[in-house]
Amino acid sequence: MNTAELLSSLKIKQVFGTLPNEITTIHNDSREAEDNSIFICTRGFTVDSHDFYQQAIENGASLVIAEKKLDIDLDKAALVIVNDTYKATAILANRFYGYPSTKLNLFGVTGTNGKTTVTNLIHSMLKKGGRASALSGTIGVQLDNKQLPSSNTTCDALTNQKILKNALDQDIDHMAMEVSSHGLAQGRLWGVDFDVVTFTNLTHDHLDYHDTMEQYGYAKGLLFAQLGQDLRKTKYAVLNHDDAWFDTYKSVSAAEVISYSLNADSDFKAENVEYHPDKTTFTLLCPEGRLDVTMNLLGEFNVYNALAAIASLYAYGIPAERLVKYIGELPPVNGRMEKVDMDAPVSMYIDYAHTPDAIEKSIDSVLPFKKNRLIFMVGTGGDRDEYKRPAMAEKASRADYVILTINDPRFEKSEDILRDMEKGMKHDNYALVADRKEAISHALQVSEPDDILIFAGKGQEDYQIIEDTKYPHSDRKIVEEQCLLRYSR
Ligand SMILES: CC(=O)N[C@H]1[C@@H](OP(=O)(O)OP(=O)(O)OC[C@H]2O[C@@H](n3ccc(=O)[nH]c3=O)[C@H](O)[C@@H]2O)O[C@H](CO)[C@@H](O)[C@@H]1O[C@H](C)C(=O)N[C@@H](C)C(=O)N[C@H](CCC(=O)O)C(=O)O
Ligand SMILES: Nc1ncnc2c1ncn2[C@@H]1O[C@H](COP(=O)(O)OP(=O)(O)OP(=O)(O)O)[C@@H](O)[C@H]1O
Repeated sequence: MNTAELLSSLKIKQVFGTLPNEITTIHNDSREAEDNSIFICTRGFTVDSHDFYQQAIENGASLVIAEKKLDIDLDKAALVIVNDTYKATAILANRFYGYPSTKLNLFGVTGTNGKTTVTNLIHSMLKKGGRASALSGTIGVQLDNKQLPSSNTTCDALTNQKILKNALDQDIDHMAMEVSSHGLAQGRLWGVDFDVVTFTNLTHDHLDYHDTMEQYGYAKGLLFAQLGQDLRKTKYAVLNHDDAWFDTYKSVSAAEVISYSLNADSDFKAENVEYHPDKTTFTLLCPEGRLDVTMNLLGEFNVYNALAAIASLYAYGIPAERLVKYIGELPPVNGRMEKVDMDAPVSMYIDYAHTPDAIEKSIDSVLPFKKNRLIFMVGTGGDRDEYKRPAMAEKASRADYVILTINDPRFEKSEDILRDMEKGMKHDNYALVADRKEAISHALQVSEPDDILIFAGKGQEDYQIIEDTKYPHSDRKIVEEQCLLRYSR
């Protein structure tokens, strides 16, 4: 692309050296810079990549964008100085890739819990209706049938534009994107033009990063404010009426609001909900009238997620009657209250609950059909929000027997994580088992016929992070193995 044309979108403070005529790629990682590329320096939480411009130039970068004067050999690369390189990244990436988000039907989903589930439901229902759709979030980026890993739930500003352009290049004109509070707070979504944005809920998580619930809530609110002021485009904010942040988010968005609820009068409401071990049924009250829903997703929290997904797609223009049919045909989302079907006298579920609220909801979802005990195993990670640990155990205490374990210890001592969680326990029927495989084995060993077992915290994740290395790990595989050992005779 012509460099002068690309840079015309930037408020440049100073230029040193001669700008290259053309650039072929943009990078924010010096290790990935290529011939004729732009390298954008940023001050990160861990490193300041203004220290890495030399490596980028050695890798071929012909233009460096920075916030300060650097000692660059101007025969090798030019230097452009701007006020804020994160903003410059978003502005340049948008222009470089041709503002792809304006050409796609883009759904964004935010909230403490339910983002993966709701984006998956939106994506899968779009596909059921014959539309091409991409998906990005905790599980990675799914473009057509290709699955690309991603290190964040919400990618950085540059990667987002690249993914969106990639989708368009593959004739994919819909995308469902998980939007994290970190992503919003760090401007990873700047310039991403969403059509429908959806809020699931806001409960305790990530206070190591956001400090207070207010700050956390305001970070999430950016998604609704960022729908913009251009009312020529029809955009929608789909909001959970039962959440305390409903009124705030409603007030920050200039776009039309569509509400959903289990309790309040709303555009989409679920009534007569019935919970079963392998399905959920309810009556959907919506602008099209009353519709019967039967779905393979379990628990009240998934009724909320289903309402959120149906309301989002209705806002986009798909009739509710069709959406009800689609949702009935979908399997549960990987690792989200996913039943493990084995020839055993117990019922077993894998769940990704790793916040206090999610634990409460996970437990709630099996109580309606509980016959004997509920055994609940849950872990949390090291070097992350330690404030939520006792609150997680407190919620887990609602189970008859609790096993506290670890998800990803990282560099933290397992005993410290377990001790923090243990402080919240409300009864004595529990065990501390740091090794996750042993914890699963213990749960099965102490189980009796008609018990329900929930293995929470890891969901579908296929690894365990110890120090900074990812080791293969699958709750599901271990549950299946240990279940055979316990019950096959
Ligand atoms: C605290 C935090 O959010 N950190 C994010 C931040 O990292 P950072 O600022 O530390 O980056 P850095 O390592 O200092 O690097 C700064 C720049 O130098 C560059 N660099 C680095 C090394 C080098 O040799 N050369 C070089 O050019 C890097 O490419 C980067 O552009 O920017 C990175 C790029 O966008 C993110 O990957 C990273 O997320 C880390 C991995 C992370 O764990 N974040 C969590 C807290 C997070 O964002 N979680 C949410 C999900 C929350 C939920 O579950 O709801 C998410 O969206 O993932
Ligand atoms: N709407 C909801 N309300 C409360 N809890 C929920 C809701 N949806 C899911 N959960 C719980 O949270 C867990 C994670 O669900 P999901 O992956 O969909 O959320 P998420 O927001 O994407 O989380 P993360 O960003 O951490 O991956 C589920 O396994 C379930 O226990």
